[in-house]
Amino acid sequence: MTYETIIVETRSKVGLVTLNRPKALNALNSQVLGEIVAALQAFDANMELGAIVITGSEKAFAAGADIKEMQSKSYVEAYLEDFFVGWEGLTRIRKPIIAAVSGYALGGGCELAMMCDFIIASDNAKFGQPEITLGVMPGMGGSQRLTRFVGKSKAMDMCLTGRMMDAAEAERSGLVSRVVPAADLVEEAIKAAAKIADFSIPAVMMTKEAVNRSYETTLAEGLRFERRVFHAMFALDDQKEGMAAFAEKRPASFRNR
Ligand SMILES: CC(C)(O)CC(=O)SCCNC(=O)CCNC(=O)[C@H](O)C(C)(C)COP(=O)(O)OP(=O)(O)OC[C@H]1O[C@@H](n2cnc3c(N)ncnc32)[C@H](O)[C@@H]1OP(=O)(O)O
Repeated sequence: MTYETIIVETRSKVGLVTLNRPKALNALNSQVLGEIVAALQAFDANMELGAIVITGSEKAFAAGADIKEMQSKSYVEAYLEDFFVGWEGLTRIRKPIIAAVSGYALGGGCELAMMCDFIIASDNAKFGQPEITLGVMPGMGGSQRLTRFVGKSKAMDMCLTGRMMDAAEAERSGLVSRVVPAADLVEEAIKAAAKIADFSIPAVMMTKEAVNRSYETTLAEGLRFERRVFHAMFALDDQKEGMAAFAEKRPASFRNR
């Protein structure tokens, strides 16, 4: 597949997607959506790769959905094409995805970052859901995911006033896992992804599935799911290898089996 709006690379065991619409601050149109999902599906199917990083430019991770593409849509068009449903493809990726966010992550940009498994931000990152300033509301998950990340009060504040949150506030609020200097962002994210990719891929995928389950079910159901998956891991060669390596005081060598 040829990509026009993103750059797709692999670094050792890590798949890297860089949004590449600099003139539009990486605004997310339907072509970007199609290309991102296709690239992620290809990474997911490639057993040489264990984790994925999505990033943008220093100025903008993504300044939102493409306002110029959507401004003239009618209700019936938006409804019939189930506008934005394609992003659900990203949430079906089974390998971990890290969002490496520098600059603006606004509207759909913030929502894209939140669809990833965790966010590493540069110290110049700015997060926001400014849709209210355009006469609409978040439509790619912001009203739901932001609330789960930062709680009702802050999510209401962000969605109703449209104000931006800087990297320090985003880290304090639990939206991002760590903040690093802008110049180191992509390398730090790749380092984190490479660390994950060195573990057992099935164990990593099952762990991602279990953590995500906590957002979708009751505590009792989630705990039952965790225990069942934990038991299932004893069928992995990698569980035998990981525990034997610990007992024998040597590094583990996982075979993803
Ligand atoms: C998914 C949903 C449903 O949740 C909805 C959304 O995501 S709606 C979009 C939400 N995002 C925004 O409202 C942010 C819009 N952008 C801005 O406010 C500003 O561009 C900025 C504050 C991020 C940066 O400002 P500045 O440095 O002054 O750059 P600009 O000159 O404004 O922008 C440069 C260039 O990029 C185009 N641009 C920026 N954002 C978008 C966008 N979301 N969609 C389409 N195009 C965008 C902007 O129009 C400029 O292009 P030109 O006019 O120079 O061709």
